[in-house]
Amino acid sequence: MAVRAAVAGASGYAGGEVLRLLLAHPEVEIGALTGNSNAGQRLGALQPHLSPLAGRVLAETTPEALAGHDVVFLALPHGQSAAVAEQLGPDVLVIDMGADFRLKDPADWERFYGSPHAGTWPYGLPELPGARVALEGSKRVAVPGCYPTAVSLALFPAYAAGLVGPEAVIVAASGTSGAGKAPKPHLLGSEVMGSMSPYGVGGGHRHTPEMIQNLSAVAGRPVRVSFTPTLAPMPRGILATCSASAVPGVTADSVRAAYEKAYADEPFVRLLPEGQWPATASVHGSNAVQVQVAYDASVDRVIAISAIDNLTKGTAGGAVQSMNIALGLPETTGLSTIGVAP
Ligand SMILES: NC(=O)C1=CN([C@@H]2O[C@H](COP(=O)(O)OP(=O)(O)OC[C@H]3O[C@@H](n4cnc5c(N)ncnc54)[C@H](OP(=O)(O)O)[C@@H]3O)[C@@H](O)[C@H]2O)C=CC1
Ligand SMILES: CC(=O)N[C@@H](CCC(=O)OP(=O)(O)O)C(=O)O
Repeated sequence: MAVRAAVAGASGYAGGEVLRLLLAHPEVEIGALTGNSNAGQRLGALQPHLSPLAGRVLAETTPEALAGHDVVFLALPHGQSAAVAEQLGPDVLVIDMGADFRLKDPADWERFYGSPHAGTWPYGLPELPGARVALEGSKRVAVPGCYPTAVSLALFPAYAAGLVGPEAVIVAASGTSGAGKAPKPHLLGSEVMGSMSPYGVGGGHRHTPEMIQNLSAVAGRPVRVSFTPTLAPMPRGILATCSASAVPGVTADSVRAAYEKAYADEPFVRLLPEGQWPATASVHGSNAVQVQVAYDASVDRVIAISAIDNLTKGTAGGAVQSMNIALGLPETTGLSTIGVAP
């Protein structure tokens, strides 16, 4: 019998991407689609690329509209998911693509999001040690932020193998869809086209505690993170360039071996052949992650670089991958690693 899935926030970028993936998922039947200011609109007017759903009309985001489904995807702004989730029954699989249930420490949540902490759910980054087991059979999933996905997958093998020191320096460029569909002055075409600009500099970005949480858990000790995000003039994609000082005895070969071991059996992560570098264009529209790693002997640092599509592996693809695990389906069902080029 088909898995019946509802999407709350179907008019947004994350909601649209999860619908694109669910349309290609052989086990899923798409149920209710809800919005907020766009409730009452036809999806065809809002997400014209989703032609099979063009005639569907968005309902208000209410417990009644979302009732009667096996899975509910929440693609809502931060702070909106908890109130909706608590009205959905314990037997429904709820997959939150927002931030509400990602962080474990309430103090981190309050500092970076400025509201009371709603709780912590199993974390939808299956590649991290222990994450798959926590997702199996779970009825609640917190999908990671897009930057923490890219950064954690670039760096965790180095921390898992004990190759690097406790301070990671990260500069990551993101496409503009990461900022959502709601109009914002700094996202005007004339501001973004032909220019790259940093933001959230100096420890202020709300994804910093999530990266620290992931890397510290893998390292088994506190990791400090300096994170500088950058807006890039492209619609999709994240390129994360991460480095950390190598511990004594590290060599280029030992670094390579740690990454080969970590990613030998991962269906979505590809450690590139030596000399080839991740590129956002290569993962456009796919759930693939490209990773490369190098040892810079001149400064004794490990450099790890990853590329993802922020909307696919960074949000909706990670959500569907986690849904597959939670429901006991093969993890790759309905998900592609094939990109679109040029
Ligand atoms: N964009 C990305 O790359 C990523 C996004 N995410 C997360 O996904 C979630 C959605 O982001 P994104 O799709 O980019 O954002 P958008 O702004 O594109 O979409 C937001 C969606 O939420 C709805 N909405 C807005 N306000 C409310 C409200 N008060 N109650 C109920 N629904 C509301 C909107 O409805 P309407 O249009 O009808 O008003 C719209 O469908 C966020 O939590 C974001 O952090 C996670 C990882 C990456
Ligand atoms: C370019 C851009 O603005 N990106 C967003 C991150 C989007 C994302 O994936 O994060 P959440 O799921 O936590 O919203 C930002 O920096 O806030």
